[in-house]
Amino acid sequence: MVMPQSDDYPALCDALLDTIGRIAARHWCPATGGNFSARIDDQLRLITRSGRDKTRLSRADLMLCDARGKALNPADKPSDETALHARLYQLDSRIGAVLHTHSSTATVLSRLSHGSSLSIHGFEMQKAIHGQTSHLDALDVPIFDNTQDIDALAERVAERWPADATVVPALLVRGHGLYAWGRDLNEAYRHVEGLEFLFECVWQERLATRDLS
Ligand SMILES: CSC[C@@H](O)[C@@H](O)C(=O)COP(=O)(O)O
Ligand SMILES: [Zn+2]
Repeated sequence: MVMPQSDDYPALCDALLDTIGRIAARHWCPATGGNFSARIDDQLRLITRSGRDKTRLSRADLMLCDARGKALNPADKPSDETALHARLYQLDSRIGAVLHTHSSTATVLSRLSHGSSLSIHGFEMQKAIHGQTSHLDALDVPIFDNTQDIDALAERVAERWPADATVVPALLVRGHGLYAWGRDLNEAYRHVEGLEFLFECVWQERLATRDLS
């Protein structure tokens, strides 16, 4: 049997590279930080290789994993955080893309937020996030403590996953960055952009009011 290759999916490769390029242009994945994936079908995931400079990727920097996050070709090294991507796709079959960024604002805000979520309210931009219909509602982004044990992190995310359909399509890893997802790459990108905007607003507001807690 011929093993599938990422090159077998040129349109999806190019769409993922375009999305990463837009994110990199916003300086949300410096110094190789960040990882990015898309669901191909029930079995296959397209994901960034580990340690690559996300500002200058080509098709050769993408590879295939199975649904458990195992490289199809054992010689390939997927992102160190593949297990979390794999778990998210498993938790919700509607997720089509997962994007992970390392903006300075998300990093600092998550460190200063000592609770288990960051509550955002009062901003019109909340409606950029799937399921949000009003600035009057609270958008609670879950926060997880950082760890180098990504399997354990994925487990904690699964444990907190709500049984109903009210999942905010994002989470923060403290002192690390943002994971956001969507039904396709465009929606996932909109979630990243909307949330990064909201984080910036919350941070600016805290600075202006000198409320850094
Ligand atoms: C350069 S620090 C960032 C990494 O430790 C990690 O968090 C990250 O986002 C990128 O890892 P990668 O293995 O390239 O997908
Ligand atoms: Zn990371």
